[in-house]
Amino acid sequence: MARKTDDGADKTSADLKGLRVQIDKFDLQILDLLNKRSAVAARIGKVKADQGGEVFSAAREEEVMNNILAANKGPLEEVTLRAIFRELISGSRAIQKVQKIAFLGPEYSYSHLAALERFGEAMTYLRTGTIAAVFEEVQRKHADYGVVPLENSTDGRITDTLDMFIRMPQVKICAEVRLRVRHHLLANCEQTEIRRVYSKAQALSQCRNWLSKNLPHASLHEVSSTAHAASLVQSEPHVAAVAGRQAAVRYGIRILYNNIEDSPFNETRFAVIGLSDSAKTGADKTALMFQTTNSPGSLADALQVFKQNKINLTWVESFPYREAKGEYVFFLEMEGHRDDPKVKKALAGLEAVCDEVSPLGSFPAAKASEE
Ligand SMILES: O=C(O)C(=O)C[C@]1(C(=O)O)C=C[C@@H](O)C=C1
Repeated sequence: MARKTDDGADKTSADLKGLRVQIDKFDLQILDLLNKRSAVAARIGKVKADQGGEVFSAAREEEVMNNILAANKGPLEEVTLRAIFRELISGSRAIQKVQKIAFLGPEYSYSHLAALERFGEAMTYLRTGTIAAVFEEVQRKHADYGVVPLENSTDGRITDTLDMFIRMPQVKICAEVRLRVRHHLLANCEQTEIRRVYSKAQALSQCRNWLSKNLPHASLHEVSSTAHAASLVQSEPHVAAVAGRQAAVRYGIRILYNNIEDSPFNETRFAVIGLSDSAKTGADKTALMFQTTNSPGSLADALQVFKQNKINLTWVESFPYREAKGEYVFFLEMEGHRDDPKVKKALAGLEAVCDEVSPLGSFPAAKASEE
């Protein structure tokens, strides 16, 4: 606060100057440390290159982040430290080897936001038109990793992703991203003038109660992405889009209403896919697909294995197996890493009672993050 003296203004600006001198000094020290850290990361990169190790280690990144958060005494908040270290680690990876990350476009789609949230700005991003193309880019090694939506807390599973895991079982999950998804109503006209609302099917579905209550006379139209919906607001009159904040900024559209999603916990979980999974961190999940014999009690026998081994299941989906009519593939996710003795035991038990078990990988369990 300014001191009330005759020369108060001078005093305050002298204080400010002094404080800024301190900041400048700290900034140079931080810069020096950042580059020293990056030089060590470069050396790690050489070791990995010699040993054929992967640049991206989800498990180690989790450990780095947890060390920082545990040591933090403030005043910086966790969300700020996460953002700083995300970009720092992103820079380390880029120094080791340029990494290409595939996602379902267009830019600023939720998949893109999830990819940025996990990998930071220093990566090369590869936009694709479909979820299948993300899998293909990863399988053909055109991309190092891909980011695909797995499930939404309101709408449930993302069919295209599950279908691709069945078609390309060699693709593994090596990390997950939980993105808190907030939808906004974007329009450059008034609410009463809106005749059409555009968005992606899932976004319209996640806001269906709000839309029917607040825009009962507007027709709803599905388009390929929320970003595309936002672009249509620019070119057509009497139109609104349901999209995220980034799309509003990108296309210069007004946000008429914030947070119009029906559920206050609307979250989409994304899988980071690659050709191998992740090392153990101690707070992991393991995903797999399996098929049972078409006989009474076979699914119960499979699930019994987890009960016997006291393993908590975090996700179960049954999915029609397109190759054979009437047959199902089950997707299952549990707490624990495939190297944990009780998970190992459960997997062996599952193989004994199932037709086919395909591991999808173990990966660190993610914390929820904001859009
Ligand atoms: O420890 C490593 O393996 C590193 O390459 C360093 C580092 C980091 O910057 O902390 C960078 C990339 C990896 O994904 C994990 C951690």
